[in-house]
Amino acid sequence: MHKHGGKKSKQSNSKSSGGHSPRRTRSSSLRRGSSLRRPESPPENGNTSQGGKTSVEVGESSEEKEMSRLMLNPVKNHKPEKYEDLGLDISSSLLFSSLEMHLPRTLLRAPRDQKASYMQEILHEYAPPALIYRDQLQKEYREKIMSSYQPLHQELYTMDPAAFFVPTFLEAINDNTEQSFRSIMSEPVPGIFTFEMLQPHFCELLISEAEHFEKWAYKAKLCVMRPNTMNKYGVVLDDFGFQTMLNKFIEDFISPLSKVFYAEAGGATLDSHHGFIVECGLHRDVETEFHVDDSEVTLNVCLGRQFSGGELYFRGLRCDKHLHTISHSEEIFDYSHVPGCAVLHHGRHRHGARATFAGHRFNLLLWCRSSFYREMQKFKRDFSGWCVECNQEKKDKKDRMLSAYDTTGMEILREGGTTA
Ligand SMILES: O=C(O)CCC(=O)C(=O)O
Ligand SMILES: [Fe+2]
Repeated sequence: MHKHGGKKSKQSNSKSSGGHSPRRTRSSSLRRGSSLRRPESPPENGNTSQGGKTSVEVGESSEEKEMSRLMLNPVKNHKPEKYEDLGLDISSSLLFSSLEMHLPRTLLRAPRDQKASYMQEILHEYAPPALIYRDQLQKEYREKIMSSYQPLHQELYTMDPAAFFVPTFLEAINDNTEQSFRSIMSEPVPGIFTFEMLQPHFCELLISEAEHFEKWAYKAKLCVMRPNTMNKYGVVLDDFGFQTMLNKFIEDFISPLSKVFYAEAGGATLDSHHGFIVECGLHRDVETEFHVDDSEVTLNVCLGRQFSGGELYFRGLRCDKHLHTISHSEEIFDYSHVPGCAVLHHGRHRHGARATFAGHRFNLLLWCRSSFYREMQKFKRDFSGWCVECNQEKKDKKDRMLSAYDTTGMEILREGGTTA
């Protein structure tokens, strides 16, 4: 029923469904799988901290023994920086300016970005109660599952490379060179890689484990938390015991690839994930709307079974600012899922999945994240390293400067001067 993957074809407008708070473009709605900092999907390990430590102990002695703490009394004669240009809303930039006067003395004269990043970390400690409540709910939900769920295939919960992965993939990972990776991968458009990855038996066991969990939850009268706001079906693997195995999966089998292919986009520092299975078809989720993932790097592997449709469509890599810009013809790429085969892409590569109109399709999704990268990019506005439109803007700016320089040079020459 399924066709071969990796085929590049033209396609008319991407289809999109409505739904919760979609962000619209001229021709389609584009939804982010989740928001920038706090995803609609839960963070892994209850790991909500995106930076390192934060010490927020106001009430310091005048001697300031602990130089890393905020000071109770502001330094009145300190003139705070302005932060409006960092893409913050007005109240946040004012808050930053006020908070700056309480910074430890050692930081007061640090570069502005360093101060901003320090303060941002502190403010995260004061997450809105709704988010704290959500984390608490998630914790209780997982505890409830772990206290009584009996896995069907215990062997899936411990990494077993030979049983999980096909030999070609394992060899490439063991060799651990760009050349060995490329020898098993196709890159039909820049930044999207397709390759054979999972053993058929592993795929079948994982599907049946997910179905077993659903049945158990139904019997236990437990309302299953879905992977994200785009899915009404599917399960979060991290919720029922897969966290440790998936950590290893990412550390040993995705990070080596992402270090090479997505280094400029956080691929070298992946440290958390959201792992889930989507289930598409009749009486399930039919299609996945046009969106970007809440991930730095996404692995999407088809597990089976029999189905028609469900093709992925990609429409170019964009930063937030350029999320709704049109696609260029060379960015248009359609891919037909093949069981056992993986698609690896940048989380910000705009995509969706067409209707699975017959049979059932199960896919394993790993949204891989880097807290370090997120922290670093917060104050950045130029993503020309990977955003096509930022890159174009940068080139245009350079061209304008060069032509202005040429014009000025010509004028100076005409007036009998010299250009340096
Ligand atoms: O159904 C698919 O294969 C796409 C799913 C997807 O893009 C996602 O869950 O982020
Ligand atoms: Fe996605």
